[in-house]
Amino acid sequence: MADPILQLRDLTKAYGALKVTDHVSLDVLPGEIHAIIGPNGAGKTTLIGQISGSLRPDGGSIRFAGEDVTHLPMHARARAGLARSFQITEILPAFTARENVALALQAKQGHSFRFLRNVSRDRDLNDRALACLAELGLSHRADLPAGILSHGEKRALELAIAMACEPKLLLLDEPMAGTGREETDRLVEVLGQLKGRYAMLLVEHDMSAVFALADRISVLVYGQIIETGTPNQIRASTKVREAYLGEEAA
Ligand SMILES: Nc1ncnc2c1ncn2[C@@H]1O[C@H](COP(=O)(O)OP(=O)(O)OP(=O)(O)O)[C@@H](O)[C@H]1O
Repeated sequence: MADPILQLRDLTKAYGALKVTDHVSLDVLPGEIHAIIGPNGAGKTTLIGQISGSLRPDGGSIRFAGEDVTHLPMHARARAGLARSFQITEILPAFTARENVALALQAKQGHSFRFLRNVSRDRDLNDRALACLAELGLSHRADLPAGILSHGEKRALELAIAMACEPKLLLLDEPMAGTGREETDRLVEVLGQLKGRYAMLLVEHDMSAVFALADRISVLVYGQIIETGTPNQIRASTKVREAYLGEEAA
């Protein structure tokens, strides 16, 4: 089996007496979509924060692409190929979808925003930005200001921006939140098409999306992973049913 791209070992974090991350160990394999599910307050957001580097764990380790990143700041992790997606606030609404992606590509090349005006003239950059947008099914929106895109399209644009940085792992923090059924289905389709090309760690409440996309699912309850397995294994797990999914969902 290939070495994991992400390896969490005995990760712990507490807020006062509350253990929010309780000895969490988890592997994400190259190309795998690994979903984390769990009830509200289980500690999913806190876990993603520790992986991306916005929160500091109390103990344990995080290895990413063969390197111990436990104590690395967020930007160093991003540079190593860890991309956290779906912070829509990072989209520049007055710029077109294409310019938003081109800026991300430019930033990846190490240029700053001082070169902003050159973006629209740089054919290579534009071509690559268009290719990213095409992968996300956004070609027809490329020249529209990002601010007028629908919620689901903004989420897809965020993904295009994250992909422009050529990540080794995409951290997807509730990508379906706030999207309607049709847009959710579209995002599932788009993410499904990217399956195998990128490793993804997906935190998501929409169970139909999770079960459609994930290769493996880890179930987090009160800060602990109670089970990791394929969608079928998770569906069949008595432990998971008792703790979380409930009889009707199972
Ligand atoms: N900064 C903080 N200080 C104190 N308690 C916190 C803090 N952040 C989170 N918590 C608590 O930690 C627990 C886990 O929160 P977290 O947001 O990680 O859960 P979650 O699984 O992402 O929940 P949801 O599904 O509702 O987004 C909750 O009980 C929450 O109240």
